[in-house]
Amino acid sequence: MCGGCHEPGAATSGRPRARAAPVPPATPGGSALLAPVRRRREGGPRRGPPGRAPPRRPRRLEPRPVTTTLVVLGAGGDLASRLLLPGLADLLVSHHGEGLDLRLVGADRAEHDQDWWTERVRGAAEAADARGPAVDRLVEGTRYASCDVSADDDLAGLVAEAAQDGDVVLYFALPPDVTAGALRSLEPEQVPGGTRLVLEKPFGHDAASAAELNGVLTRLVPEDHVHRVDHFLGKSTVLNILGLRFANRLFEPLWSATHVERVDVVFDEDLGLAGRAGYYDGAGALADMVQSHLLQLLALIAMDPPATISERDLRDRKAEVLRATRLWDSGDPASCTRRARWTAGRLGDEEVGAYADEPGVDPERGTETLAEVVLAVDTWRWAGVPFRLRSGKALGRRRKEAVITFKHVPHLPTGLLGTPSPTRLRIGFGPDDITLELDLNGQDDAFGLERTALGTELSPGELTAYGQVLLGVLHGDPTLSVRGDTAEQCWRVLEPVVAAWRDGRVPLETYPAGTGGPRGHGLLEDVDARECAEDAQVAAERGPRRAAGEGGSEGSGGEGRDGDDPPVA
Ligand SMILES: NC(=O)C1=CN([C@@H]2O[C@H](COP(=O)(O)OP(=O)(O)OC[C@H]3O[C@@H](n4cnc5c(N)ncnc54)[C@H](OP(=O)(O)O)[C@@H]3O)[C@@H](O)[C@H]2O)C=CC1
Ligand SMILES: O=C1O[C@H](COP(=O)(O)O)[C@@H](O)[C@H](O)[C@H]1O
Repeated sequence: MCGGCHEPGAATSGRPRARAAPVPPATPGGSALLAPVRRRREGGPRRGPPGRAPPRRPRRLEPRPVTTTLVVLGAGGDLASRLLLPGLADLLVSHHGEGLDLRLVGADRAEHDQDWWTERVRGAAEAADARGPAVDRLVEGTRYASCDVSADDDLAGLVAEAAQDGDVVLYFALPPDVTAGALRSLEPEQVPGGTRLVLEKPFGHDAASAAELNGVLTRLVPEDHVHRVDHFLGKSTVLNILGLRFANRLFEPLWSATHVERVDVVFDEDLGLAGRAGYYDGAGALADMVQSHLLQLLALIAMDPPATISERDLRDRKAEVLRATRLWDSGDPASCTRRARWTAGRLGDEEVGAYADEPGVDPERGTETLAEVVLAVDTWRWAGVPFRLRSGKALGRRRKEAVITFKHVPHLPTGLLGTPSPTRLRIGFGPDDITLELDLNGQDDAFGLERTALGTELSPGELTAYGQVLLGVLHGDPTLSVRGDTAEQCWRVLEPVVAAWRDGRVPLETYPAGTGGPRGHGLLEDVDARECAEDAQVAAERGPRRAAGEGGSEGSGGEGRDGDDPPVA
């Protein structure tokens, strides 16, 4: 579906086309069977099909029968206050928090006093709207420790103290180089058995440094006690990929190169830097989003069915597919990658300066704010299918989705009128929705093809992404963490890109903030851009009055691209 077409209601079949997102209301007079479905979970278990076993309780990890002390290192930082502590409060008030025997220690190098910390924890719980006895206990019992993890034995002393109460979870919410240094300084005998180490992204800065860091970690604790966090793996819609693919007979038989033409994973943000220049300017869109989150999404979309959703089976399947992933076609980054950064423009109602002029940015560094790569997955299942991953900031349209585009039918029966469009399955990551776009027989002309979207909007999961991450960590389950070998593979896939971009072999393009991205054709024509072009052509052929008169506001796309924007990518 086209979110930015300028001719409302234009359709390839010459009649109005239902929009995929937001999901259109059921068409009056339309087939009840095919009327778009809208499902919103209001909490509580889902109902199963009639005549089947009663719904199973949600997957529940049993609390570990020991006191756990969660030590947040970098407790004064942005991640801790904005995401981690609210996620923790959220977890504690959910049914997953029942039975958790938890102590919380906040540690940072600053000499904060206890009240400062207590208020910070309380404020985070309020921000998450989490209230109740479990949160009260957390706030009352938490304590602050001043600790410079780079100073001799500060960290070891803190660990020893925390270990007196039971098991220890060390959450490194620190700048990555500080984390790596602190881990190197620890000796195995300073890390009590049962300790879990939680690390944030980026994990290393290339395959070799990730491997070295893996060596440091496994010298201290077993691999299954290491949690490399990718919070996308805690997002409920991302996890829904598993249910969608493996709990339904419908898609899996079609989930291969035989039927799939391409896969697009797009995470376009309409936000700018949000005060994170210090981190972002050293990372850029490729490391910030593609190397981590988007490759994890690719793995979930492309992996073979695991026998169980357990840390071994699920992570084996993901690792396998990432090992088979490489740059598309000849593997030349000049032909299968693209980078760009935003220039001055408008984001919503606000004038936005160029990225290069943001405080804390070094323009000479040439950091990209938009990255796009096309990858191949060299397996029997996926041979010849391009996987396009793209993410950018300060774009005019928020678009966060994976799109599976199926091949055209081998033969369209003569007599069915109109230009068929490929079937598409869209998995939205905010808004969270799933939409299947189909060509059906039209209502006005029984033999004319008409585009229809069957969709369901999903309510947010019970836990925030960080609540889900912490659930795994505190219950000692690394299923949703990135395994060490996979962390190395994710760098390996993109190393030729990093080198080519560093050497200037791929030009740094520009795009005005608030537009659809750099001008000109991208690596693969954008699936939406193609529809825009088709729609524009049909609309032009039919003349503006007729096009505008049909279909009401369908296709006008509230969130669509600006009239002046180039097609995305
Ligand atoms: N913020 C976010 O939205 C996200 C962050 N992450 C990751 O989380 C990690 C933390 O990021 P973020 O919270 O943004 O970073 P911040 O810079 O906001 O916080 C880091 C904290 O660590 C403290 N610190 C630095 N050095 C030491 C030391 N030697 N001993 C003890 N404390 C120290 C800092 O203190 P001081 O202020 O004095 O330097 C600061 O309070 C990074 O790996 C980042 O990539 C991942 C996803 C999202
Ligand atoms: O990790 C990151 O993710 C966010 C996007 O994730 P969301 O959960 O906020 O949708 C991204 O904005 C940020 O740059 C990146 O570091």
